Amino acid sequence: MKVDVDGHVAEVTLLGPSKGNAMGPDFWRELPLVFRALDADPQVRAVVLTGSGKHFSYGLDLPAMMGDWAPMLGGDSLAGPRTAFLDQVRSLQAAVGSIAECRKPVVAAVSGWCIGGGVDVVAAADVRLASADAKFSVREVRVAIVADLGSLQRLASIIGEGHLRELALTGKDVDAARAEKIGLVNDVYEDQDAVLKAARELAGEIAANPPLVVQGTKQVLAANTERQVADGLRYVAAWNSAFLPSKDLGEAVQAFMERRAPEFKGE
Ligand SMILES: C/C=C/C(=O)SCCNC(=O)CCNC(=O)[C@H](O)C(C)(C)COP(=O)(O)OP(=O)(O)OC[C@H]1O[C@@H](n2cnc3c(N)ncnc32)[C@H](O)[C@@H]1OP(=O)(O)O
Repeated sequence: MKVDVDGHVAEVTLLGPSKGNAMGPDFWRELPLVFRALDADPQVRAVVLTGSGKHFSYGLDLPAMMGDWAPMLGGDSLAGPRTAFLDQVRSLQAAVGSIAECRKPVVAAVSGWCIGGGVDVVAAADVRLASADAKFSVREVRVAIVADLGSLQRLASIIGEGHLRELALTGKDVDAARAEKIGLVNDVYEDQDAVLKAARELAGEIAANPPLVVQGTKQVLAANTERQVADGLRYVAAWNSAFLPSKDLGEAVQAFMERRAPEFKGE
């Protein structure tokens, strides 16, 4: 992750190392460190969040993270490994939460794919802008995961329950025009350069306002939903600690590796 500060605006760029900025161990370690540091930096008044390369993020780095989690989810893992997995989910939730909890408003500039964990991340931002080639997917259901990093909690107040249910229950891909129509993004720009320029301008506009009042506004707005979000996150962490291990999850990961459509059996 790269951080550049220009005046009072910081720009955070996701930098792989996996293809399509897929979210592996490095991403999860760095994300909370970066956003807690931005929160604490008095120079910074607003943040732009974007991806390097053509895509915002392919979502969870499936091979890397599933490899790490195998001992917690595989075989006859009982209370010990499942408690370790609960801690892991809570830690990833806290990483995404560091964006929502950063008192400096965060403007996400999305181009290309924004999948799964990518949607969790932009849902934790304050404003989302996209380029015309952006594609979003609350993909977790298609990889046999109940989305557990915030989309199910945060998107309801952004796009409304009806659109959230459609996206989360189908895992369908949504293009930029549709994302704008349902309010997932505020505006769509011609290309990646244009969306980044717009995000920088918007962050600059925010940064020109009295910083403590901006931060107060963000915190007061957060109070509208933060208890419900926190309760939902705790619930889904426990849910997935109980139910994530499944033959369908194994099939989803296997199918991804073998580049074929999965066949789910509800086992
Ligand atoms: C809690 C959070 C949960 C989640 O985030 S769940 C969602 C996880 N993400 C996914 O399920 C996305 C899976 N990937 C895809 O659907 C497709 O891929 C894309 C639509 C992103 C891109 O498709 P295309 O343009 O046809 O490219 P390509 O050949 O499929 O992928 C290019 C390279 O990127 C690697 N890659 C794609 N997605 C991931 C990923 N999620 N984690 C790690 N690597 C990924 C591939 O393997 C391949 O690599 P190589 O060029 O070496 O064959």
